[in-house]
Amino acid sequence: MRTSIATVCLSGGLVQKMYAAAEAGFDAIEIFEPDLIAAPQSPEEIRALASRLGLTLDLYQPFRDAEGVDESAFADVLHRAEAKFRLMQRLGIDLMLVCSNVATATVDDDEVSAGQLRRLGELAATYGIRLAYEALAWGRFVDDYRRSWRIVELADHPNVGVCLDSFHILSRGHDPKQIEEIPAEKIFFLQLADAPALSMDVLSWSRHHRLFPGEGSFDLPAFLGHVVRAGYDGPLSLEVFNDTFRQTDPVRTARQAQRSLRWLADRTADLLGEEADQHASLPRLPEMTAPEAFDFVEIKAPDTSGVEVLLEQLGFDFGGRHRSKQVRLWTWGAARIVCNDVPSASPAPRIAAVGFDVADSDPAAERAARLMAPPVHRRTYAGEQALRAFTSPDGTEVFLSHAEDWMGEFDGGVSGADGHDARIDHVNLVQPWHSFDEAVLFYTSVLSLTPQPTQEVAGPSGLVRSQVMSSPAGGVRLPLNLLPTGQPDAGQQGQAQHIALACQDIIGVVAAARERGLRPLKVPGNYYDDLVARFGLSDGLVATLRDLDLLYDRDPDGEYLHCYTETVGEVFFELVERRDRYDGYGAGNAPVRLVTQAG
Ligand SMILES: O=C(O)c1ccc(O)c(O)c1
Ligand SMILES: [Mg+2]
Repeated sequence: MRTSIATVCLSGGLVQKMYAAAEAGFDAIEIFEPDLIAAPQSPEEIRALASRLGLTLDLYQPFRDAEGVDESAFADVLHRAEAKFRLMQRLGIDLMLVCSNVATATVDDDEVSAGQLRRLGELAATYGIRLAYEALAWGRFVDDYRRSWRIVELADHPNVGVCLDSFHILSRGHDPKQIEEIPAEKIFFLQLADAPALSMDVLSWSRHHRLFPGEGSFDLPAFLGHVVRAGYDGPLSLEVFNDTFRQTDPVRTARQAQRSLRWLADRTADLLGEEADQHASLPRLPEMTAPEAFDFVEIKAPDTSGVEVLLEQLGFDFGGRHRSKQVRLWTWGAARIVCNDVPSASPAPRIAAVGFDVADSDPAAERAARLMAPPVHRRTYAGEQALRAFTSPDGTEVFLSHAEDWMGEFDGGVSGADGHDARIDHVNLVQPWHSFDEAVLFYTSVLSLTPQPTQEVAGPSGLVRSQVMSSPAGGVRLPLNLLPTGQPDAGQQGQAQHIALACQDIIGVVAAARERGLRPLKVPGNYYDDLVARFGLSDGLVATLRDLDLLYDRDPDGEYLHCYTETVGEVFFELVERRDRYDGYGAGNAPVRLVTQAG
């Protein structure tokens, strides 16, 4: 598999982009013309740098508004193209992307467009250059890859082929299956991009919201499967126009991009099964079954005692002190929370690490390494388990671990089964605006979690975007929340991170916790009046909910009862009881929580 990335995906100047692409292990780049024009280096210098970095320059793009024009306009096109062919010779690039005409086309006739592409191809051939014709989703007349292929077929010139771009095909809902009918030697280039499901004009969607494969909602493994079946074995090139990636660290974006291709190749090979071997070399990743349980959550601060008070009120038992570190374990059934007192940590207690229960961490760690997840190195002493851990995009450490392997390092606590049925239901991680999409890809690829549809809930100072990453049976649920931009302090905005603990009898649990001094987040009376109106609950149940500050939700799958603790530093807890097959998170109640927490 040859990997390539368009320079338009990355921030910075052309040289900086090239270094980033090389650093992330790309074989090639597409040069986006405005990047070259703005660069102070000469084409020869860019060519030499690429060669030094081990990058090939696979495509020059875009050449616009070439075909479907009248003859006098076409004379200008040839003139304009010739200047670019000379430039491409200086760069040593032999493939030019020609976009379908969006601005100047006046002739809606495949024969005319084909004739013009043929003549452009004849001119290109004299420079040793080939043309890859791409149907833009918003082309004036040509906006469908099937039509661009028909025109290329009619042009019938060895230097004229098609460029397929997943965005233009999937955004329009065009069936990618017919790609298999295009002869492989006529697919000159392949551009890949994912995108979120949005309903907006395709041009804005394409220019601002494209994502790397695995971050959006397009089925890219299926798409690539069709291209591979057609026999294409050229580079897989990412072309992602995205406002966030255009203003964040290009090295980090390039690594994320490389990760997306490695994940996509693996998923596509999996989909194609034995067929994959006959076609292209799609490298597989070490297999990873999504973890079905949280192993532990670690809370870190110079002083975590405020959190420990809450844990005790909730019903946790002290599970012992770590032999060699200022770490204390608390357990409640299968829920394990470790409080780590680190003098140099930032003052507010926060979730520093999440352990995912992986019985065999070796292949999982190997997979994470292949996906370029940054490893975490923690000091361990003789006899202690060296746990495998990686840093997720928001900085939370992700451990691939298994309680039985490390619990023996804690002494002096309650040991053995405590008879409780509690477990960690979900861990909610607030994401900074610039790494939300990266986090979706990280958890999709590294942990094989599945992204659920994005939701938006209203908070007191803006919409909070929420996307849950979950394991197939729902044992691991990781809601990622995106703060409204421009918020100064996550804790104050009711947007601290939280750990939700599931139990079987929340009414009994909360009543007992209150006896121990727990004060759940106070729910306003209006909420309970509305509950009566929405669900027609019995007076008795509403009175109990009101009395215990419990929130309620119901859908056709079941019921959800939950409540929140107050926030300590940047963390709070939720207690939940899922009844029947309720699979949500009480999204309808989120605005009440957010407003109440904002105080
Ligand atoms: O938005 C554009 O103009 C544009 C240019 C080149 C491409 O390959 C593309 O997919 C879109
Ligand atoms: Mg494109």
